[in-house]
Amino acid sequence: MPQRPYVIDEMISAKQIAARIEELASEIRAEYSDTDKLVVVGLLRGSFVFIADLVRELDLPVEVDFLEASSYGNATESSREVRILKDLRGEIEGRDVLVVEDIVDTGYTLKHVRHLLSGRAPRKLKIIALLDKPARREVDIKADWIGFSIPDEFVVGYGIDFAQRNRNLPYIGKVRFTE
Ligand SMILES: O=P(O)(O)OC[C@H]1O[C@H](OP(=O)(O)OP(=O)(O)O)[C@H](O)[C@@H]1O
Ligand code: HPA
Ligand SMILES: [Mg+2]
Repeated sequence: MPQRPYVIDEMISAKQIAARIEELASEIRAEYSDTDKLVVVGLLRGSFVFIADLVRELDLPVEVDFLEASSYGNATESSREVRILKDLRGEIEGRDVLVVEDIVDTGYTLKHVRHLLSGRAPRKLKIIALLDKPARREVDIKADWIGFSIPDEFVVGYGIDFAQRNRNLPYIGKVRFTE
């Protein structure tokens, strides 16, 4: 199916994102100050930009791992079926883990991932999400840290896609269909 035409309106600038990440990093540093090596788990693909910026602000010994989860396909609606396409490389039993997500929308992805990872008995499991869209939540899940709470708009940029495009925008923008 051909893509409906759309434009992207800036919602959160690159500068605002960078400033918020500095604040979040200092809170996370305090939370994990007694940890000898934190495992930071990025959820692919959407979190790849956020995790890269966040870990460079953390100034803590970290191990970086990735889990790939997918539920949207090319649509702006969740399929509500979360597929795990790539598992972690390392073990997390007894470890301090921070899951890094780009956006919490219906909540299905994070709920599924939290259930999966908590079943592996980490010592501590916390979640940070850059964006939260509370108006769309369908299942009960809360991140421990949120960058920005946003209105019910489909967003792209800073790692986040629409049908695999626009991940490389340096800011967060909202999709506005023109037809
Ligand atoms: O709260 P939810 O409704 O589950 O939506 C949030 C998830 O949807 C997107 O991932 P997507 O499935 O599009 O895969 P991607 O990260 O590879 O883009 C986004 O990156 C989150 O992981
Ligand atoms: O607003 C969004 N944009 C892109 N992908 C998404 N996945 C969940 N919500 C969104
Ligand atoms: Mg994702």
